[in-house]
Amino acid sequence: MRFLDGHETHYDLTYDDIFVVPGRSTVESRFDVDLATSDGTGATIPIVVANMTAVAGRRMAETVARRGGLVVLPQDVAPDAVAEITAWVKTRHTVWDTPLVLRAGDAVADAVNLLPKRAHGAVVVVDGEGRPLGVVDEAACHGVDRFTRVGEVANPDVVTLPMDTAPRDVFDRLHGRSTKVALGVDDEGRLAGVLTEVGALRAEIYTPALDADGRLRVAAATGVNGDVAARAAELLDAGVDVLVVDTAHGHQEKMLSALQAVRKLDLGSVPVVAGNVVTAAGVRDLVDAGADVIKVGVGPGAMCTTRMMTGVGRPQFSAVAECAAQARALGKHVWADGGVRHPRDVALALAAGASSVMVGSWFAGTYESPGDLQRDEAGRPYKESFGMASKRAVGARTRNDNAFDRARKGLFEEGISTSRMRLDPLRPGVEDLLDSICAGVRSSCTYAGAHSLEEFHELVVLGVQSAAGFAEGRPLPGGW
Ligand SMILES: NC(=O)C1=CN([C@@H]2O[C@H](COP(=O)(O)OP(=O)(O)OC[C@H]3O[C@@H](n4cnc5c(N)ncnc54)[C@H](OP(=O)(O)O)[C@@H]3O)[C@@H](O)[C@H]2O)C=CC1
Ligand SMILES: Nc1nc2c(ncn2[C@@H]2O[C@H](COP(=O)(O)O)[C@@H](O)[C@H]2O)c(=O)[nH]1
Ligand SMILES: [K+]
Repeated sequence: MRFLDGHETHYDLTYDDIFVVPGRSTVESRFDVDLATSDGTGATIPIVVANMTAVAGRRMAETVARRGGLVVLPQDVAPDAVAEITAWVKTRHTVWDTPLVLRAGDAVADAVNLLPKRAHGAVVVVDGEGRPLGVVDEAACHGVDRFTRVGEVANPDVVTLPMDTAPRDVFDRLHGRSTKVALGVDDEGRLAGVLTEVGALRAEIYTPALDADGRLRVAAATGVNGDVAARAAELLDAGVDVLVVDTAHGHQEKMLSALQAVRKLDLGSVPVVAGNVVTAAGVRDLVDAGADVIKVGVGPGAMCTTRMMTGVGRPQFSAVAECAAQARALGKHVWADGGVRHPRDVALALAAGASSVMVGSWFAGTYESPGDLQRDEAGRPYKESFGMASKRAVGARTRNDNAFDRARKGLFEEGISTSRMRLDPLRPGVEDLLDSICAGVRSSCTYAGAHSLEEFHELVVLGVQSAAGFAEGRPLPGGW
């Protein structure tokens, strides 16, 4: 990474301040760009879903890992629940999506409740043996009494295919038909997965993030309070593939001792991620204490009020650039955590030298986040998001403490307790957002002449722009 002559600044910068200068390229196609990370986490795209209760749950974990990213289950999920979710994720098919299933006697109301849980837009009605009888989509529920049985509205004209059908063949079977999903069935004809046309396309473009046994990968977080080594050991027993030790101020003694304790565990090939810090000194200390990957970012998060409360933090581009340079010098890596609102932000974090980029709130506004789908006054769908240092999250985390301690802890609120994350009507699923991020990053790489993320960081030339320069880059769908 280098700046255009004269563009190096004496003050810190964030993503909006930076632009990428196109350079002479030998990369002929955007599909020639390899997006795999090199940080030992096994991700094949540089995206990590942040350990936020409003964002990262089992459906998110399954869906994102299938596309090569990683999801960090939050520290507030109880160890037995982490074990259950991890085991579940690891039984998911690596190509076919998990179906939403009802029996013929179930009500249309049940289908309406289930449909927004997954992006594929279909509930499959099965018989007592699990064999598909028909498919219910949103249109089938329109204008129908909510108590109607789904068996009466299901479309029996289904496409069933063996689970080993090549995704391209699934695509061809669906293309041009009114049926939107193919149903994958096992040897006994029982439903085992669903795949849409776009799902089949994605299966040919992305590579799932898989463990040594070919199962989807998942990460989990612990805080720095209590017996961190014991919690970490439970997470390892649960079979998580990456361990994240996370606290607001990662450059503190409690973090260093937590890391040292975690390092003593039998980690096998599980990398340890720790943060958050924003300085080279923080990176050095966390690496010394045993971290393989350092999480970088104080205050850029959409749910985060730390900068307003404390004045503490650092504009994210500069924080990532300094920390990545230090981590690289030590043979380690950084994840850029927070403040991502557009695909360009991911590209710029990678340009700065991050091996992966964490996204939280943006993904809260998708079908796959854990929250219930709600509608605003105008009927537009949204989900609630909240910060992990908000009153809401801290209240839940400390629910077993005594009332006095809870009240004391509640004073240090540094996050928003409720915010509405709208579902983009054109990109309501997390995979739609992954598509646009990966398309953006692939394209950035080719503009810089890079075949891989390492080459991108090496070759990229950056400039600093004015606020008007940034505004110029925004599309103007409504004219001016
Ligand atoms: N990236 C970011 O900018 C931020 C992220 N977060 C996220 O919120 C979640 C909760 O984190 P956290 O608030 O650390 O809670 P934790 O439950 O992890 O506790 C943090 C511990 O560190 C102590 N501590 C000392 N100084 C600080 C400080 N300045 N801020 C916070 N704790 C401090 C606390 O003690 P005591 O309470 O007695 O002071 C407490 O024991 C995490 O997921 C974290 O990533 C939160 C804030 C900023
Ligand atoms: N200061 C706070 N930071 C928070 C809080 N909850 C989460 N976070 C941080 O934000 C990122 C995600 O950023 P986003 O812009 O993608 O939403 C997350 O990983 C944390 O580091 C909070 O309550 N306060
Ligand atoms: K913020």
